[in-house]
Order: sequence, then structure tokens, then C-alpha cells
Amino acid sequence: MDKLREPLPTTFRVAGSRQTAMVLKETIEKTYVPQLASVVFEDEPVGPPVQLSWYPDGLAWQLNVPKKVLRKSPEFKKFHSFLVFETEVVRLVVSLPSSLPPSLSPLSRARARAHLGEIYPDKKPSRCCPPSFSTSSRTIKSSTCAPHPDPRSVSPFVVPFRCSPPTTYPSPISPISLSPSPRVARIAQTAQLLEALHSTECSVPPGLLIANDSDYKRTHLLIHQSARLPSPCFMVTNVDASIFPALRLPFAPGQDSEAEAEAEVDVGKERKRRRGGMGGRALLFDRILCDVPCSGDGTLRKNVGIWKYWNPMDGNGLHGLQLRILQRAMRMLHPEGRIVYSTCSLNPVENEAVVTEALRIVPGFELVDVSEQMPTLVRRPGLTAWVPAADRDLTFLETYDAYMRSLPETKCGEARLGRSHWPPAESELGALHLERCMRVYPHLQDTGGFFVAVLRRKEGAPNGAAPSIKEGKRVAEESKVSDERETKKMRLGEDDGEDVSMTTATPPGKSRREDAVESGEAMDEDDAEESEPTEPSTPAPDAPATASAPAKDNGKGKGKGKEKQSGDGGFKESPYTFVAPDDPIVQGCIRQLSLTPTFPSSNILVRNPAGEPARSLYLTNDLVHAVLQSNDFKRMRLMTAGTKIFTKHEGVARAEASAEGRDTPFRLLSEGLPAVLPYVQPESIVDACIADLRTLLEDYYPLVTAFGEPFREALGAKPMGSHVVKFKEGSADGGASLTHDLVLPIWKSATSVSLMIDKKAKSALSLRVFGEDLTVAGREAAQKQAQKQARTASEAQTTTAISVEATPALDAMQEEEDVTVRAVEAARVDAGEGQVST
Ligand SMILES: C[S@@+](CC[C@H](N)C(=O)[O-])C[C@H]1O[C@@H](n2cnc3c(N)ncnc32)[C@H](O)[C@@H]1O
Repeated sequence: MDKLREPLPTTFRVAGSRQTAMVLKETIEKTYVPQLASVVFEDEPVGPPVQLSWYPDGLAWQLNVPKKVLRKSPEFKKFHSFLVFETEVVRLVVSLPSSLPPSLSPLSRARARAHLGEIYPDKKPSRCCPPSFSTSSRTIKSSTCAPHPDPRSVSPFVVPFRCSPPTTYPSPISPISLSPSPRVARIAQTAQLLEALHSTECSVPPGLLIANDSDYKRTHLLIHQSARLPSPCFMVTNVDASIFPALRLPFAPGQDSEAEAEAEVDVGKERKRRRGGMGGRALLFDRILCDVPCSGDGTLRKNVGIWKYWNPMDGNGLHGLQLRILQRAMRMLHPEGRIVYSTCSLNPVENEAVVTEALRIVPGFELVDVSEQMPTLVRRPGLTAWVPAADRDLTFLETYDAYMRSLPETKCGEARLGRSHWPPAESELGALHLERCMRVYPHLQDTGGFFVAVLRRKEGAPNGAAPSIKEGKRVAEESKVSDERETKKMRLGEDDGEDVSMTTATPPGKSRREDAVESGEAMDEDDAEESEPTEPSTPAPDAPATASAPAKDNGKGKGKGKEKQSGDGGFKESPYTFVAPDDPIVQGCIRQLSLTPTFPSSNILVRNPAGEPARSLYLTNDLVHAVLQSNDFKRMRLMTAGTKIFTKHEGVARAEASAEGRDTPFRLLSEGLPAVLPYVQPESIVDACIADLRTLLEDYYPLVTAFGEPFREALGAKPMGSHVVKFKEGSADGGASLTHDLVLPIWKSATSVSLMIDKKAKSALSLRVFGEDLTVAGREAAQKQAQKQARTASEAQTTTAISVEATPALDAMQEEEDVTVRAVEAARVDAGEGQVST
């Protein structure tokens, strides 16, 4: 309990591709740790960041200093800026030949990494060629990685249940917030999974990651944040995970009969017939992370609000939903797959009780012994005995029967707890192996509290061992779980997810508090943040894949963006339409950037009713393409798929083009660069040096003639439009240096050139490479700041004089205190009260 009263130390993780993550780690180790090692603040020594011993490769760090040290100590301020800037440039620093840039992302829980340990077990799943995990080296390797994998030869890599909505990007404090917002932490899992998927040399890996959240707003935050790790393999969905609909894929090569495919995946023919012939095999998942909504008592150290509002009925109420989500995951798991079930609660009712009941209902599954994974993460085994609190007054009753007897006869039908809230009988314990669950307590290694259990199918268990949604729902209902918090009402169809239709809504009266409990997070100021959908439009009725059926919108997202009420009562997102590979716009982009013939032009999609390449082009991999083409997304809302790579270049280019009677050209986006770069013919990439980078940063549109040779000549030889530039590693006068090659998109106009990255990223890059913000915006901001300081100082001087005159008694105090500070304060008070001292 004492530990729970202490604030959680700040942690951060160096993320991204292995190569660049290692470079950043080295910078922290060799530059910053020595600089911070001997800092003394207010006569107290303050320590440098320390590596978390249990985190693989030393990529996670803990920083145990008060906030004011970060604000006031020059050394720590510099380190803080370093973290902030690295986070800012994450999207644009591309180190050839690796596929994804590095980032610094927060890691307030060990859980995320623990998930990965199990997501990539040593043994490579036999049916797939996506990444396998080597625990010894902690690298994730891919045995095959062709830019065009046959979608039918790979197993999908999917996390369909509740993944990490993030903090808003770009958040200047996201890597190192001293009182980390719950949301800051949320991206960690999804980001790690994305990194894992991209940890090969392949820019368009063959797998698929689906992040799902039932909260519409949070899915937008997730999309926004995933721009840090743009991926053609990524989809975000918005649906209640306990009724996540089954997804389909086309038949595999060699599967010449429907029956063969059906037998393999155990999808009933009857159901398929009823579905109206949308053929194909079911998409089963290799790895599923069920990071279920929970009471969040393990986050007490960072979410102090939980102290005030916690009550035992939170966990009791969530038990049923947690159980249904886990069962749905079991239903959708590939025979050789694994599920990680996790919560940030220490309440056994939300943990061991859920796992026990799920294992009872789905007999073909077992808990995996993960004691060998992450051996330095100190943990305790799962509990085998507990007594749930039966009400808010903490009445503890040893057995379910005792609980039922304690209820007045008239209330028995409304029992709020089910048998599954109590521990299993002694006789069941041996087979369950609850000790294989992992409990992490805050006092063990100065962390938050959390629970992890890994499940898999027992060897030889039949594929169809898992129950349908209907069965799971029935069992959960039979346990008479009263779910106070659970506001989603499901109308179940005749069979499993294929036939389930749902209507979910948060009642108007639902409070933020309830919301926070449901999601396992406490309220935070940041919860007010919102991100807007990107491309408003109306869906086409015949769109090949159109998302609908929202899970939860809290009524706040109404009328926003592309959300539209459809005739059948569901919701419709903009359609996802694949454009023809020979589309003139696509071909124009290919020609402009000299893309190789292997560029996956058949995987370009647009999101507008006409299905025209009107503004933005997105890239998916083959598997995402197949999933979009084979499913109608009527029962869940598809929020995003793939990554945006090209956009119409507005402004001068539009004016020039229309004057010449041409179409407005498209340009390569910085977030699309990692995916597209391997397809750019190397000889078409323009070489440049650090001095050229400086010129591009200092001005919005420097003239071609402003550059030195050979860059100037190379630019002169290029046609107008989008190009890729490689700034070679090297140093410049004044200590500026590029430690590795940097590849960025540019736009060439008739006489000038501009760097195609956003203003904030430009500033961050400038600070990183040149140690100062050389950009126009940076210079303007510095100028404004200087003017403000000068104004404040002169106001302070005036007010001091006035105050001293008006109140001679201050003289004595002024001898002891800082005159300027007091005078500024006095001036503020006067201004606030409308008094003028004369
Ligand atoms: C524990 S939080 C997210 C955990 C996150 N991965 C982290 O590390 O902080 C729970 C999330 O589950 C979502 N959620 C709640 N009920 C859900 C349901 N029935 N289906 C899917 N997502 C749900 C909430 O919106 C919330 O974002």
C-alpha cells in the first residue's frame, strides 16, 4: 500500500527499427547519462535515467526526478528537449535501408513488452511467414519477406481486441510526461506490435495488425498517433470486441473447393449460405491481445482519481464483458495461435476468475507457462483462492451459495455476481494451472500493477473447440453477471459474429467517471483531446468495403467528419475503393518518382464516394487488400486501412497546372516515404549534404540557385514535382552533424525547392542536427519570445517604481526578495482587479 501512494516514475522506451533504436540508445548512454550523472539540484544530487533491467536490449529507461528538475535544471532541460525532438522527428528520419524510423515512446507498463514476448514465441508458427521472435537476441526476424507476398500464403498477424488509443500527435511531452496521462501509455502496445511487424528489411511486410476499440473517439486518437509508425499493414476498427465479427479471406491457392476451405477453418456451410454467398475462408488470428477494459486499480500510482472512486462493484461488473471478450478471441484464434489476456487490475475477479471461466467453457485451451520469458521481470504466480466482495460495503462471502443465501428471496433473480466470480474448486485447480498467470505488483520493481495470462489451444484440440458468440453470451448470462458499468446492449443473431448485428450506445447519462472505469483508466485532463477524421465524404452505396455499425460514440462524435447515419440505422464511413493500377494518376506518381515495376500499384486505395483519386492515395499490403475486398464491413466500423502515401499538391502547383491545362500533380508524403522508398530507383534519388539541408530548413522556398554544387546541378536536371533527396551523413561547421543518411521528400517548382515535412518536424529536425531552430517559424518564435521578455522586463521596471512609491513599507521586504518577481506579480494583481496604481 505504501508503494501505491508514491507517484509512478517516468519511463520511456526507444522504439522503431532496431538499427536506429540502437543509435538512439547509444546517444542516451554515451552522451546524456554522463552529463546527467553529476547534476545537483537545490543542493540535492539527482540521478540520470536508468535502464529497466527487465526490458530487452536496454531500450526502456526510468527517470526518477521531480518535474521541477526537468523544468529548471539546464542539463535535464536539454535532455527533455532531446526526447521531445526525437519524438517529433520520428516520422521523417529514415535510415537506409531499414524500413521504419525510430521513436521514443512512453512505456509506463511492463505489460506491453510482456505481450510481445508471447506474441513472438521462439517457435515460428508453421502456417505463416510473418515474424518469429527470438528470445535470445530479442530480434524479430522474418523468414521470407518479398514485397509482394501472396496473401494466401501468409497467416494474418492480428490483434483484434482493444488496442491502445494514443495521445494526440504531435505531443511535445509524450515521451517523458512526469505525470503520464493514461492515454500516453496506450499507444505502447499497438506501437510495439507495429514495430514488430515492421522489424524486417521489408517496407511492406506481409502481415496484418488490427487495432480495435469500441470507443469511436479513441479509435481516432489511435489513427492519429499511428502516423508515427505509418504502415500499409494496419487497420483500425470500432466495434464491441465481444462480438467482433468474423472476417473472410479468398480461398487459398490449391483450395479448389469451398468445402475444403470450410473444413479447414470450421465455418459452418449453413451460416455461409445464409450470408448470401460471400465466399472465402475465415481469417483466423495468430496472435490476439485482449487488453480488456478493467477497473484499473493497478494504475493507482498514476491515476490518483481511482483512490476516490474505486469500489468493488467495478470489477464485479466488468467480469462478464471481460469473459465474453476473451471467449470471442478464443473463437477467432488460429489453431497454433496464442492469446494474451491482460488487465491493469490486481482484482482476481477480473483476472484469474475470467481465465478460469473461459477455460471451463472452452475446454480445448490451456494456460502457457511463461516463467522463462523476461526472467528479470519480477512477478508472482496467479492466485488460486480469493473471496470477492459482494457489494459496495465490502461484504465478503466465502462461496457463491452463501452469497445467494444472503440475498432476500425477492432479489435472487437480480443477483449481481455469478458463480464464476468465486475461485474454482480444489479439484479443478490441478488442471487449470492458474499459477501460470503473471501478477506484477507495484512494490516489486517500482512499476504499476498488472496481470497477464497467455492462452493457447492444447495440442491435438479440434479447431472448432471454441464457442460461438451466442454460446459465450449464454454462458456469461447464465452466470447472472450484473454488469452495472456495461452499457452496451447486444442484439444477437442466430449464429456467431457473421450473423450478429449490434446496436451499442452509451446512455446519455453516462459519466466520464463510468467511462474511465470501463476503459480501465482514470480521468485525465488530456481526455478532452480529440482528433478529427481526415477526409469527410459521403459513402458510395456500392463501395467494396464500407465500415459501419459504431460501437460507442458517447454522443460526442455526432455530426463530425465522415460519420453518416445510413438507412439501416448503422453508420457509414467513407468507402475504401482500390483504384486501377493503370489509373493515370497512379501511373503519373510512378513515373514522377521513378518507382520500380515491383511497386504494388494494385494496392492503392482512395476514400471518397466516387472512388476517384481525388486527393489522397493510400497503400495497403496484399493481405489488407484481400480483407477489404472480401468483407462488407456492415457489422463493424472500419476506421482506417493502410497508410497515406501520396496527396494532391495544392497551392502554387495547382495554379501552375491549371494555367497549363494539366491536372494538379500529386506528391509523396513524408509518412508514406518509408513504404515507398524501397521502390524508388536509387539513381533517381538526389544526393545532398548537410549544408543543403540547412538551406532547406532556413527558408520555405529557397531558390535552386541558393544551393551549392552538386545538389544545384542535380536539382536543375530534375523535372518539376515530387522528388526524394538523400542527405548524406557528415558534419558541418559549428559542430552540426548527421549521424546517418537522412531521406526526405521535396517539391521542386520552376525556380525553388521546398522540404515536404511539416513545420514542427522541420523545427525538431533543425534542433536535432544544428542544435538550434533555424526555420522561419523557429526564428519568428524566438523573436516573439525575445520581444515578450523585453516587454515583461520593462513593465516590471515601471511597476516596481510605481509600487515602491505607493507602498514605502515594501522597502524592507525588497531587500530580502527578488524585486522584479514581486513587481510583476503586483502588476498582475492590479490588472486583474482593474486597479491602476498611479
Ligand atoms: C485498458 S484500456 C486500454 C488499454 C491500453 N491498451 C493501455 O495499455 O492503456 C481499455 C480500452 O478498452 C476499450 N473498450 C471498453 N469496452 C470495450 C469493448 N467492449 N470492446 C472493445 N473495446 C472496449 C476502451 O474504450 C478503452 O480504450
